[in-house]
Amino acid sequence: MILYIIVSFVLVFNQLTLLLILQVNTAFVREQKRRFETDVVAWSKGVIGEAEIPIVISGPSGVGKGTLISKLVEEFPSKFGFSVSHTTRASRNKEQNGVHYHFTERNVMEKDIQDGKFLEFASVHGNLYGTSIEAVEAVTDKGKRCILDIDVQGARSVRASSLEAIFIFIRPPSFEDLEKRLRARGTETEEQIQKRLKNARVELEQGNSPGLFDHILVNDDLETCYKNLKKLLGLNEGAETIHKLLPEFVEVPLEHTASKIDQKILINCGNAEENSDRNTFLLDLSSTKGGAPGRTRGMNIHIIKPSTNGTKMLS
Ligand SMILES: Nc1nc2c(ncn2[C@@H]2O[C@H](COP(=O)(O)OP(=O)(O)O)[C@@H](O)[C@H]2O)c(=O)[nH]1
Ligand SMILES: Nc1ncnc2c1ncn2[C@@H]1O[C@H](COP(=O)(O)OP(=O)(O)O)[C@@H](O)[C@H]1O
Repeated sequence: MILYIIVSFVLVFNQLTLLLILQVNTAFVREQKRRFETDVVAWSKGVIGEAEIPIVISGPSGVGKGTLISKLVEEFPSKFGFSVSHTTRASRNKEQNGVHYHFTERNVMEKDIQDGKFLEFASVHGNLYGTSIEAVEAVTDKGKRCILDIDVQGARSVRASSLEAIFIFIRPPSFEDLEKRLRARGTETEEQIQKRLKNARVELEQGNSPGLFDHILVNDDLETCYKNLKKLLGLNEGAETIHKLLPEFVEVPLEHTASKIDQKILINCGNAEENSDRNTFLLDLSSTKGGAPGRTRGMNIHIIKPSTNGTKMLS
């Protein structure tokens, strides 16, 4: 049986192993199935894109995540973009639909989660929040570095997924300061403040979970914290830069043929006569990892290089 894998910006390799980010059974994949009238198994639309890897920012409610992210996006509008989450919570006074959040009904969001549209989601303070694949793509498609403001559960899910990211946890100088900021913001009822403070204790503890966050910043003085954040992201001259850069990209043309043998899919791109050393790829389906069907997933892909005697060698 012939299977087609449509690969637009095909991804990432670490030495000779490529990591393919796939959408499986998403609306887009289903549309391609109809269009090609064939068995399209997956679509890679560059969740990572050509931008630098996303930045995940977590921390308790009121710590200043939103404030720091806004400063970053305002100062560097062409460099950073905000991943607009979906939420079932009511919008606050100054919040705009599609800018701060996509405000949505629970049943609609649950259906979208089932349909595989979300990279991660979590129930936070009694509401559903989630990052759609599209929200990240909307930023990376513009060549910008994506910033996700998500809770610790969401950070954990992204860590467990195949999406590479930098994880930063923001801490308040003290619990009292956190409470003061939350109250001064004036956006929650007393009941909601109490819920957020209770959850903040848990989040502050989880922020120390080994291996979860790459960096912890204390937001005491806002300007100092912002300066440290920029330093961390390599935005100051001579500053420490993050070494976790995107691996090199490989492009696979849209025109190609594919065949499947057991758990392996062979993609032939271009003319074999050309003896190009990157015209055949082998996708190892048995290596698929990450989330439920429909979620962004990772898979190993190998390049098959022609050797000098004309045979092909797996690398
Ligand atoms: N997992 C997850 N958490 C999110 C997402 N969007 C926002 N959050 C988190 O949900 C929590 C509540 O956010 P929000 O209602 O805006 O209140 P705030 O933190 O008090 O400003 C925060 O910890 C956010 O980081 C998302 O897409 N996924
Ligand atoms: N370093 C800081 N010192 C004092 N107030 C701050 C600081 N950082 C943020 N704030 C204020 O605290 C409140 C909560 O900040 P916000 O960015 O909404 O937090 P989060 O997005 O983490 O819930 C806002 O009113 C903001 O202006």
